[in-house]
Amino acid sequence: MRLNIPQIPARWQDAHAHHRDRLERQFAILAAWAMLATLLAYQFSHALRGVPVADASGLDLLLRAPAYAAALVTLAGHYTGRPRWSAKAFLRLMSLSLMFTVLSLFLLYYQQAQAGLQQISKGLMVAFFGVTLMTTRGLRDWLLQFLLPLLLFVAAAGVLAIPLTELGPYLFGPGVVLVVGLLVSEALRGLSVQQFLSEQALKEMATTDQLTGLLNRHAFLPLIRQEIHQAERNGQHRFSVILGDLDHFKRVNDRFGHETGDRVLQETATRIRACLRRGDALCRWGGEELLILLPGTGVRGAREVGRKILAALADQPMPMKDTRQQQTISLGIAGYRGDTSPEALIGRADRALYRAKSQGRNQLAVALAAPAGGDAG
Ligand SMILES: Nc1nc2c(ncn2[C@@H]2O[C@H](COP(=O)(O)OP(=O)(O)OP(=O)(O)O)[C@@H](O)[C@H]2O)c(=O)[nH]1
Repeated sequence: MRLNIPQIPARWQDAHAHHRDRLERQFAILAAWAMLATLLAYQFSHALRGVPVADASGLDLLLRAPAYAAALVTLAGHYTGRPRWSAKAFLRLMSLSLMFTVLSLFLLYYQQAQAGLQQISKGLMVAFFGVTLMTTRGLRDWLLQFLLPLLLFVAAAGVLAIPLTELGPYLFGPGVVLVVGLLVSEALRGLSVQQFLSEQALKEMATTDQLTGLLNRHAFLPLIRQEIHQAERNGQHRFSVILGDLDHFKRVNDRFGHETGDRVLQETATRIRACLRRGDALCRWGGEELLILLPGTGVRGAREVGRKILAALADQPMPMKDTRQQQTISLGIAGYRGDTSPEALIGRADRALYRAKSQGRNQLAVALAAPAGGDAG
């Protein structure tokens, strides 16, 4: 069932899965406590509700056991970390066990104590509403959590020779609640998706460069800081940065206009991205400067990546107005050498870049190691 819930763009799927898991986890805890409280209330309120105890031998309690167990397992999973199931699994476990409990109790009461059926039907309403709120993932969830248990219920009624027409009046109210609950559940899901999309759009605006779609400085510096921390903890950890600056880019703007310059920047970003691995990060550091982080890669590897980038630009001219022109880049490479801050490391890459520029451009230069007490380019 869908109420025009917006689609999640492919690039946000992972983030959305994480967001949904967090929400479902919170909801599972709330649902587990609510289920436990409701079960206990129904367990001990027969006299108050005028419902006769269906089975003195304890079958009644046995049928409630799965729902109690599911709520307790969910709470244990949350408070002790065991079992480590996903929130989706806990929610499914709770809703299926609750459906089993209420439907089998319904059959038991029908067979043994018909007088209490109106009250049991109210219990069904509460349970159906609770379960609809737990079906947070649309149609497939709904089929699994309602249709399957209801089919089993119909089959069980058949085996026990209970005519469904007699059960109808007691199931009408719960059926209505089921539909209302589904609408509420879908509306809540829609709200949660909307909230995720607007938060994500804000986050993306704050962390990415609008022209190229690359990370901006603000988002990039923490990534380098993280690598430095990792290298400080683990002496074996290597990583490098490459600072790139387009050659004679001012001429492109002057000759072909700013719009063409913008497109060249976008094309450059795309070509460089294609030279990198999935875990590498690329950032627009400034106007026509790009900064690359290569985790797990020493200077030798960074040189190779640098050569690939030089070729990716120089070997294939870029469209500029009605012509195609060669656009080259110069690169400064710095491997981590005990630098204590991102700025120190980038400073070394910047001085290497300066050398690459002064040696004729369209080439790379590697930064020297930082001498003790300072850093050299
Ligand atoms: N189109 C466009 N141009 C930009 C952008 N950001 C910076 N620039 C231009 O990049 C050019 C940088 O010029 P310079 O710093 O003189 O360097 P260069 O011409 O690339 O020469 P070298 O770096 O010495 O090879 C300037 O013309 C800026 O206007 C942008 O977002 N779009």
